[in-house]
Amino acid sequence: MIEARELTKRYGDRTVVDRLSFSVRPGEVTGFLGPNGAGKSTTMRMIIGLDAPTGGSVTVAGRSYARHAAPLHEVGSLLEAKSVHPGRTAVAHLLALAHTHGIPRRRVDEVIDLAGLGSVAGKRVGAFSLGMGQRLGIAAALLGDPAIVMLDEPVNGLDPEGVLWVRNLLRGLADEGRAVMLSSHLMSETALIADHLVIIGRGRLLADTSVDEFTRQASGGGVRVVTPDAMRLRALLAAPEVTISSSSAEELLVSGRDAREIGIVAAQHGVPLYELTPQAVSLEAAFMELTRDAVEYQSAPADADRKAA
Ligand SMILES: Nc1ncnc2c1ncn2[C@@H]1O[C@H](COP(=O)(O)OP(=O)(O)OP(=O)(O)O)[C@@H](O)[C@H]1O
Repeated sequence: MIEARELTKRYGDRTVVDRLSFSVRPGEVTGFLGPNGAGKSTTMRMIIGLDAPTGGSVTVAGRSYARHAAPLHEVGSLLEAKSVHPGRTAVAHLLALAHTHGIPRRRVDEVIDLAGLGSVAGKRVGAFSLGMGQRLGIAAALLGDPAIVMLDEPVNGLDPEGVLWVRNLLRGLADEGRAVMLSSHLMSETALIADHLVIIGRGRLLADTSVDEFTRQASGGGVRVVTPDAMRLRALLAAPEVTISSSSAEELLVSGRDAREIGIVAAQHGVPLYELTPQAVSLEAAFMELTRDAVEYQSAPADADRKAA
């Protein structure tokens, strides 16, 4: 379990993490989301003691990271700018890490297998592709068989097979009862991996919710109905909680009734339907809507679109 309470980080007069409170629970994958510059890496650095909070606190399994006798067994982490000596082979890198933490050679072989690095374990890390580097970073994070796994943008640079591998790996780790946290700025990708979402913008908490709930809210875009009997269907569907708009004689946009309910009413009254389409807002669109005031560098056309909308 990771618990942040009112966690705050200021650089000079800039507050980059602002009274952030959230939990990363065992048995779940928590997606830590925010646009570029939202404060995700800074938060993760504070979790593992690489940065000191200006205010508030964050604990890992009940105490601050620095107070664990064997922190590598407690939290395995992959932070973006992890430096690995380019002249070292992957296996030498992992062995050196294992050695300094009293981890047996057997475990090095296990994580090499787990990360699919068997065929390149003897290669120098300097010659690794970005994806291979990510796999090595993940292997290193798992070396201590940690109860908590924290990965900063783990799918960055991975090809589709690599993305699927990360997804399955993290799911498996959570199913074993570990607390898994991954950061990303990609909503739709995260929704496929995570159970729980912590979304931040400009250092502040914007949402702390389940993926299911976020998806449910994002899909509340109404139902488009096309029928030659639009006037009659509109009257049949009328209720205080239902709103209906129309942009042409045969088309209705209905909110407050789902497609199934509309279909049943139409069938009961013999109203023919040409089209019945739930208007799902994409998860990415819902995420952009939530974070749009927190985006650090907004491109001019996107801004113009927003004003026009
Ligand atoms: N050492 C530092 N000194 C001053 N400002 C910093 C420092 N580290 C980070 N920042 C600023 O803090 C803000 C948050 O940065 P951070 O890297 O935590 O964001 P992020 O959400 O991880 O972004 P990204 O998705 O781009 O990696 C940024 O505006 C960044 O410029």
